[in-house]
Amino acid sequence: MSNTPLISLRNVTKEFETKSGEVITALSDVSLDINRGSFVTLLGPSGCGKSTLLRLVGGLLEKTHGQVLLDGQEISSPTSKIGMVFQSPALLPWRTVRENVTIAADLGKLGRKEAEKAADHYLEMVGLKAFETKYPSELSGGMQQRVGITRALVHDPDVLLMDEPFAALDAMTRDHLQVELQRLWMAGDKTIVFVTHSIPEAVFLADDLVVLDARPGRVAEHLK
Ligand SMILES: Nc1ncnc2c1ncn2[C@@H]1O[C@H](COP(=O)(O)OP(=O)(O)OP(=O)(O)O)[C@@H](O)[C@H]1O
Repeated sequence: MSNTPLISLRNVTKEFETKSGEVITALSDVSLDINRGSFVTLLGPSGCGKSTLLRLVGGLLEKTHGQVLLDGQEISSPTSKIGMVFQSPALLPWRTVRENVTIAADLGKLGRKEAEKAADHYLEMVGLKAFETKYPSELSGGMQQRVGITRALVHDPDVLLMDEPFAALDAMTRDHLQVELQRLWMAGDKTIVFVTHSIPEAVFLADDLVVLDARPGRVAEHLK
């Protein structure tokens, strides 16, 4: 594993202006290096800027100051090198599991053959191959979240950004998916950045643990 950072935040500040004109500093002067192939968890209290940091890396938000780099290049918009998974997988109810997973091919963002091949590989890996013709309403919450993860993996992104993906699940399903996700990470070469406010979850998953402080959000500790 190379130690060159894949993702770098350099003195990043992100301010939001509320409708009443108040300026909120969500992140203040945050610098962070994330190594290629690492599993990083971002842990911290509500409002400390975890989702903001993830969205900046995903190119979904524009920073106010500083630099957000992927492989040395500024990130300013979403890229297929980065996949995102949110708390709710937001699957399309009228599409089967497989059709949800391969939606990028229908949107012209990925070749059909490539998408189908990746769908075969990842559906097998997450144990959903036997469910590929089912509809989301026929699946449990944990299975739906696995479909969301598979949909993000079909692009074969270098980076997987996960924003509290297991928060809405029951404890047993959550434990099970944590183990599955760790296996998936160990079997591949993905860099994973995982947001949580659960200390046990952060400690179990992390190869690299970043603790953020609130108001304004800043890095309090980075344990490697
Ligand atoms: N679009 C926005 N407009 C105004 N303020 C925002 C916006 N998005 C986030 N904030 C503020 O930025 C701060 C950080 O929010 P963020 O969602 O990143 O925190 P978080 O650590 O992910 O919180 P949680 O754990 O509750 O999801 C909060 O004070 C929040 O109110």
